[in-house]
Amino acid sequence: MKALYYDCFAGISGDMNLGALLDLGVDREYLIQELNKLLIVDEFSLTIKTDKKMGITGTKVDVLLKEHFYEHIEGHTHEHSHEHTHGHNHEHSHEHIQGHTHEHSHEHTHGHNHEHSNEHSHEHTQNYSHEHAHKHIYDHSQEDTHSRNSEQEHAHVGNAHTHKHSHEHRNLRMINELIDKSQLNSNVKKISKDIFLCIAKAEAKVHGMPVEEVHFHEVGAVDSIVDIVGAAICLDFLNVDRILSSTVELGSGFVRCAHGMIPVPAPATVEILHEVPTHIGRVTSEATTPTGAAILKTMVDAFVDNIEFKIVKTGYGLGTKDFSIPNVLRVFLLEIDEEEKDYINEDNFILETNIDDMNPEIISYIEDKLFQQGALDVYKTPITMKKGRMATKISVLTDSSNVAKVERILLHETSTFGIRKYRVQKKMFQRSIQNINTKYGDIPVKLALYKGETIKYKIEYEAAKKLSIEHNVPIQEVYCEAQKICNREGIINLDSNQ
Ligand SMILES: O=C([S-])c1cc(C(=O)S)c[n+]([C@@H]2O[C@H](COP(=O)(O)O)[C@@H](O)[C@H]2O)c1
Ligand code: NI
Repeated sequence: MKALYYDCFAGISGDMNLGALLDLGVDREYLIQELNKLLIVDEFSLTIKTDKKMGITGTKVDVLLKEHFYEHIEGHTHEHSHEHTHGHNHEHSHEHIQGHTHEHSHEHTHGHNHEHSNEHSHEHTQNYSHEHAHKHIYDHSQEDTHSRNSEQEHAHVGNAHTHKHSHEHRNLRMINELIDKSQLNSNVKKISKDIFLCIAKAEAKVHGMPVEEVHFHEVGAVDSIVDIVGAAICLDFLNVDRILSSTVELGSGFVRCAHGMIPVPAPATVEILHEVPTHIGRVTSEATTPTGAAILKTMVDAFVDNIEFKIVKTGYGLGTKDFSIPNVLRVFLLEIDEEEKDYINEDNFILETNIDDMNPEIISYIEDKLFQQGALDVYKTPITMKKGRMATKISVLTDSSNVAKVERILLHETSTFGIRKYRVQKKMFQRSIQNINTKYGDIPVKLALYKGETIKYKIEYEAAKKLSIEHNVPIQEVYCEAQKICNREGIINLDSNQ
């Protein structure tokens, strides 16, 4: 079985993802050819180059915004068509009407033409810093990982005018339309729309508005469409059976946006990554962006840090910023034992504490409470602790969503001063439930499925107990009855879908 493993030790952004997947072997021409099926082909181009980050060779992807069409709110419009030839850098900061600033690092030149539908004065210089007031439908912070290489060089005299880009920042409906109208295959369309929806839901939650009214940052911009649809094209091309990921580094600090400086991880990133194993603070910068987070949340089947695998190939996607660690996303192409796909693998936690000084009556109270709060299992082991003290080790199995609740119960409701916590992987048979009808009533039977066959089953105890009490018969009698029916119906050979 083929799988991908995202090693997100330095986080993930949309362009790092594209870089890593291209580095892993997605054909560059194929990606460009497929992206060109979007009807925004004249709005962007890609640069894909092999480069290094702290000595690690990988692929760096940059989305070039090809054309900016400006439309001035005062009523005059001008059109910039950027044809150019040689490179220099400048930084400019835009002041948006919503009040945020961003900085672009542009590599571009001269030789561009501006067509103005109204008289408008420009002074064109090299390395000129200017400020524009832009009306953007979404906000965006430019401290992300794209180098926005505008293919123009211009400076406006009296640049306090307001204008907007014609590649208007699209909302979810417009993005879905764009994707649907393209000739991209249905799998690419579905993945792309799922990732966009994931971001839109997070934005809606953060900003307290309906999904349809979401004001995207970056996401509506062409480079985000390229990042997300590009991710879908690459993943469809690689056609793996499973996608896995490590714990995701989020970074720390603050990032500039419409509202000023917002904390890292950005609110949308946090919202998207609820219940995903994450880590904060390896770098003091934004390591994971909302786009990177949404790609993982939508595509990853399991987040596992402890896993055995055979690496077939490695891809490195380079980020833009420099950290104290290599700012790269590493993705492994894996070959996983075929058998694995016949099992369910889950990443869970075990929380444990040793109790030697508590009224034992309280233990069963604790156990009930832990189950009520979502613990998957609670078990007690008699142990002998230091100084010959007889004690009880309480072990709680839980999924990541209930870890905090379990921790709180153990810490606050037992006599312990501390707990142990570790991640465990659960490997299980696929299962299904079948109800059988006995003379005492219905009893659910849990079937373990392997390669589509039922290989064992278990008559559910709680249901058997209830019927035995209701009918005032020994529980063994209820089990025997259920067993007879299982034998008669040949339950062991039942089709896996039942
Ligand atoms: O500008 C605003 S309001 C803003 C808010 C948020 C939220 O999380 S809410 C995030 N951002 C930043 O935008 C860039 C773009 O991310 P992409 O995933 O689209 O590349 C990133 O730095 C976010 O933290 C801005
Ligand atoms: Ni937002």
